[in-house]
Amino acid sequence: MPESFIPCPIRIEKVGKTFDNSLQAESPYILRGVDLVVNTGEFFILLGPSGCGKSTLLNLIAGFINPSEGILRLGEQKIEKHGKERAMVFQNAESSLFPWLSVRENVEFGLRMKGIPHKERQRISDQYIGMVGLTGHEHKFPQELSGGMKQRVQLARVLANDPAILLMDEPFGALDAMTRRSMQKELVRIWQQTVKTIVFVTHDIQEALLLGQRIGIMSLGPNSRITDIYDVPLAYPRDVTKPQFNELYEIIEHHFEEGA
Ligand SMILES: Nc1ncnc2c1ncn2[C@@H]1O[C@H](COP(=O)(O)OP(=O)(O)OP(=O)(O)O)[C@@H](O)[C@H]1O
Repeated sequence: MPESFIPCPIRIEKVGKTFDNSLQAESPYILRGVDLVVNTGEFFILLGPSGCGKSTLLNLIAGFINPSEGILRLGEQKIEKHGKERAMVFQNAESSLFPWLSVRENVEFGLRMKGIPHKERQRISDQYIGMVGLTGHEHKFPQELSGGMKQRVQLARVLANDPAILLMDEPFGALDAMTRRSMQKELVRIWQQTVKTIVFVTHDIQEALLLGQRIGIMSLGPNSRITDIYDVPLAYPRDVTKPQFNELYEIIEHHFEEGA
């Protein structure tokens, strides 16, 4: 973790975002009036229908884009640009890996950029390659890996840089059901081991309930905002066959059916 960064909550205050400055549309705002505090070390889910602005909100937290109104902060510090303490994990691992570098070289890329010596780089990459279950595949290149393995490399590379905050944009959306389930389990294990703050975007209620401590529900746009927050008071690892899991599933499903 960057030495200068002290873990702190993410605060989103009355945030609005428009990409349309012509003001011709009825409401050009994708997001409007978004209020949220994500606590330090929390696993928070943003759940909402396709196109409601989940990725836009994640990009605002990342500092890749700026809000049109309102403020985002890390602790007291205004978020105005991207910082190393926040790392994004994208759905498409393919585009985030360097095809000419091996698994180990991909994982070590950020460490090399920081000037970390060879031996230390190898120790860190061994640790994270092991954590995501890719030991033995260090010398392979991305084109020799399955989709799930590529996603694991992306995760190991992000984790090797030790960011305090992981921003995950439907990272398992393109995986088959079995790989997805094993990655979800691994992510919970990694989060429990490394105590990071995670903001995870999904439109899958089951995934939200398997992973999150709290689930923020976003309304359909325009003017999308977080309308409700559900606590998920279930122990990890979560079991989809448990009645409490299904009760919560039904409550959230009902929420969307009602168009709330
Ligand atoms: N850079 C941009 N310029 C213009 N419009 C944009 C831009 N980025 C996003 N949008 C629009 O903002 C809206 C919300 O997009 P966003 O990708 O944030 O939604 P989402 O909830 O993540 O969708 P999905 O679940 O389908 O990935 C969409 O209408 C999209 O077209």
